[in-house]
Amino acid sequence: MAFKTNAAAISIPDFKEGTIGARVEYFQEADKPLSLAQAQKNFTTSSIKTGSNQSISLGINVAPAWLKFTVLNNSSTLQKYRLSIETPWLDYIDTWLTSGKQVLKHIPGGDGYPFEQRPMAYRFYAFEHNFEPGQTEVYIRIETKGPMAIPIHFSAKEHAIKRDISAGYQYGLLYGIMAALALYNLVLYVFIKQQEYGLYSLYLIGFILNSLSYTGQLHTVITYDFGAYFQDWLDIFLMITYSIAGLHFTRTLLKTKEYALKLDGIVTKATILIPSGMLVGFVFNQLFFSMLLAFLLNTCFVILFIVMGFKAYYANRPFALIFLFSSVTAALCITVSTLAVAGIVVPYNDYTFKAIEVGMALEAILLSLILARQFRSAQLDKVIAEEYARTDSLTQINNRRGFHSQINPIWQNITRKKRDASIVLIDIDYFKKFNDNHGHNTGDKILTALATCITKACRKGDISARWGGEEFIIFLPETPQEQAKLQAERIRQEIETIELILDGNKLLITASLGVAGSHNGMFNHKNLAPDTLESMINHADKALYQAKKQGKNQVHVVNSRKAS
Ligand SMILES: Nc1nc2c(ncn2[C@@H]2O[C@H](COP(=O)(O)OP(=O)(O)OP(=O)(O)O)[C@@H](O)[C@H]2O)c(=O)[nH]1
Repeated sequence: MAFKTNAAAISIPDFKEGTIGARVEYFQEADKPLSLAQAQKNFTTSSIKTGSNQSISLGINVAPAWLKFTVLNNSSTLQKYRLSIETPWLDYIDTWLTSGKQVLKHIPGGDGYPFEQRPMAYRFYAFEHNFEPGQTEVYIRIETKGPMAIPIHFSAKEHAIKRDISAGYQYGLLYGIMAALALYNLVLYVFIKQQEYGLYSLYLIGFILNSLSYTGQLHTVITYDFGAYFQDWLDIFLMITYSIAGLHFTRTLLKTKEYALKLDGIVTKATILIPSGMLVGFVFNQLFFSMLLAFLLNTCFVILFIVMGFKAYYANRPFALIFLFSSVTAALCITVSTLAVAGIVVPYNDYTFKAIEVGMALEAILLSLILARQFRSAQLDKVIAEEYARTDSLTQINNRRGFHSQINPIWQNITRKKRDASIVLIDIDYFKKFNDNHGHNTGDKILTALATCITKACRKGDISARWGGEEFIIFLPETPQEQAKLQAERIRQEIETIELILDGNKLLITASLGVAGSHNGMFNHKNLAPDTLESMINHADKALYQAKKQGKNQVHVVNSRKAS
């Protein structure tokens, strides 16, 4: 039989490997299935197309396609080549290798066949063949309910093996990064219970599963004998799992509800209604209907991601810009792959097929950067809040809480090593009068000035705080009572020198001070113990009372060595 040939034959062994769409002629069955002989006849008519791209992509739920190409073995020996059709969801694929009128081999396969009946234990439809010297015509019939994307790869066996190894490394790297990020965020979620980490982890896991399914890997290892169409259904449900998790992750991360209530509602509804529709399709075994909904959700996913990014940007949400950048990049990549698979506008090739994975990996890294920064700023907020809780808002020195939290570790050390320590309590004299005569504001200024004076007068290592009202406290580590008394006297003198001018007159500010402290590591005849601090403060308070009673503006010490 003489064949009308438009596409150039593949000359082996010169041709080593490549996607051979441009060498393939094809047509689609009009109504009823054709036999090989009928198809061969059809190829001699004029209504034949030649693939112009690397791959042939005919759309979703279309009529079966017949393909034909010629292999010309120019050598005098057998040449072993592998043919693989690298879309794992094609349902029924039949290949006939013919030489003249003779059919050399018929190789049926596709995911409509149980795994063990397929020509090669491989994630795609593939077979290897020893091509005889001379010309071999290859006829392929493909029937599928899913997207009819047909990237035919033809390669010398050793090249095919190299390509498998390289794909293994590429996927290993991609899934390694994604799985590490997913696990890390899952751990964060378990420990800090913040929803976005959990959703982000789900999003990544969903993406990995989707990619494993979409590239045929999941079906090769786990679901190989689940029967015809199982793969198609699994693909579309996994396809929407990551979209749903991704949309809810974004809602939570960008807090969309706070400034875009309507959009938030649309996202929630889309993630409920579309999957519900798909489930209905599943119950009634309407694969095409559910598949359309899956494509719709993925298109919504891309659009909603970008819209949410813009809304967040205009609402001045932190990280909105970086989110927008990552989502636009990922959206473009997802669109490229989706359109290529659906056979619309974008040519299908290795790059457009893998664009989704590159885009998602980039997005995953950028989103985890956002989460890491968010985590850090939450930590900073916590540190700031703790600092606030320990600081007196008027004087900006420690409050009681800050005082205790600073002293506790030091006090343990002092009691363990039997060192000395003292307490000085300071109370402003006639403070009520300042308030009454000059106003509360002046009172506040005096308190602030006193805090500054005390801070300056303290030595390195001393811990001061506002004890309450107009009372201040200083803890002096490594300081016996006699020395603390001298230090208190110095502070009293410093307080007298505070310069506060009111209506041209200097206010005379004085304070009374009470001191209590240990001597040779003993206080009140006892070794210093964890509860001694409390009793030392009480003694200092008593001393302060004495100082007030005996005329104010003086330092008083309760002699703890005599007191019982
Ligand atoms: N301006 C201002 N006044 C405060 C603050 N906290 C407490 N006070 C005032 O401090 C005054 C303390 O009065 P008193 O306890 O009678 O003490 P005093 O007038 O200094 O008398 P002596 O201690 O005996 O000299 C009260 O009038 C409180 O209202 C504050 O944060 N700012």
